[in-house]
Amino acid sequence: MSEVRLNPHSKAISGVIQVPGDKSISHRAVILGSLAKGRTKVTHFLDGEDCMRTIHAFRALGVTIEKSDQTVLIQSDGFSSFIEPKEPLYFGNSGTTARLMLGILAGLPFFTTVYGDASLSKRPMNRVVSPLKQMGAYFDGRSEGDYLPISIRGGNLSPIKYTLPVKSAQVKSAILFAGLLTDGTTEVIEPTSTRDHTEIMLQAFGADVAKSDQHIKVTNKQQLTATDVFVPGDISSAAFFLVAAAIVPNSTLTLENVGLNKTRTGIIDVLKQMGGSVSINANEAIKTEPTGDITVDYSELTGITIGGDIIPRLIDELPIIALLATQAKGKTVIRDAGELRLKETDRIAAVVEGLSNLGARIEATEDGMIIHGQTPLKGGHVTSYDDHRIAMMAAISSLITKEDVVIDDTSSVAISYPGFFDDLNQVTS
Ligand SMILES: O=C(O)C1=C[C@@H](OP(=O)(O)O)[C@@H](O)[C@H](O)C1
Ligand SMILES: C=C(OP(=O)(O)O)C(=O)O
Repeated sequence: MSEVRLNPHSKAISGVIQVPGDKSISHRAVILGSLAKGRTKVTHFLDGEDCMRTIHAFRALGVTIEKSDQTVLIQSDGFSSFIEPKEPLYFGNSGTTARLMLGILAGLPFFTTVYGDASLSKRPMNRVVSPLKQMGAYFDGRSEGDYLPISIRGGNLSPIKYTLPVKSAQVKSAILFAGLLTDGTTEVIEPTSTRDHTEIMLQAFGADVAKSDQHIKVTNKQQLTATDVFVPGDISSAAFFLVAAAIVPNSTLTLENVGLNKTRTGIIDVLKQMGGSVSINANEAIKTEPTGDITVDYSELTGITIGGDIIPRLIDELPIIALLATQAKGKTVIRDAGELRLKETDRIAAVVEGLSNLGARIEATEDGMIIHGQTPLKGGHVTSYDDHRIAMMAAISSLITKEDVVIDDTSSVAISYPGFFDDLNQVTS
């Protein structure tokens, strides 16, 4: 672990960058490419640590997966040919791998043990374990299966009709994947929309999936059809640079080929509502997941209230939105975001501590934060708590501070954005 010291930049940023592939879509491409029979080629795959965990899990289940930079080739005989893993599966820091793989392992007639790093071992799993138990899988783990390590004895699942008690795409996806491995139709009802990449990709792979209002039904299908997947740029990674351009005077920045699925674009709505200058050039060529180029210019911003149904559409962007809010005039209130306390670290506590150290006027609430702007930031120390989104938020803050920003450790950026510092250098040079 080594400290990183970033000098203040205090000049406009500009240029054109392409952010890495979407993390959520990359995970799902490996999952569906492995469940399907045949050869799936994934391009612009996120070459980050979390997605590698999902690749390793399927290799352990007997799937042949080759990876070269951002291209992944999956050769599978379909899920009926999976083998029982010989060793426990390690999911590292990845909540998405853990929750989605629990759904799949619940449907396979094997005994598996799964575990993760210190952060993942503190994140609740009962949100997926409980419905999967109702479907007939056996689980054991710390706190009756709420925390990793968890052991699963799967197979012989029954379909379920389940209303999500938490606004979570990971829970929805785990149940839909388990539903694929049952005889019958599984229905998930989500009172608030969450990212729908699973539904979109299930359809692309030929699954029998139907969605009306907030009801999603998946019917078992013996064979999915392998299909190639192009992964758009990750809007959650783009968010760091969108905010950078919005808060550094005289900046203008274009991010190319970013995923614009409306279940993910809450950050764009927030920038616009605050008075930001954002323009979008949609790319018509790619049909399954909408993509486009986003240009952001510096502008005067005003604080707003962020809460309710928009929260799942920007949940991972809230740390960088908090930095944005320090540069908006007036008060920004973030509420209904208690889920932030259950991420890689307690992101409400980590953001409030980090930005306070830099001189922001910010306070924590039970389910969010209140930020009083507009506050010049002085600089100081930020502890990332090994959370990639906190480390990148702190790095972006150094573009507007008067003095150095010192981050305890930035190695976590490799989880979702391995080239983050290269792109930061590019837009600042
Ligand atoms: O399904 C996914 O790929 C994800 C869903 C979200 O988590 P929740 O489902 O816990 O809200 C998000 O925070 C995470 O980064 C990725
Ligand atoms: C919460 C995140 O990911 P995961 O849940 O997959 O660890 C994230 O990437 O911000």
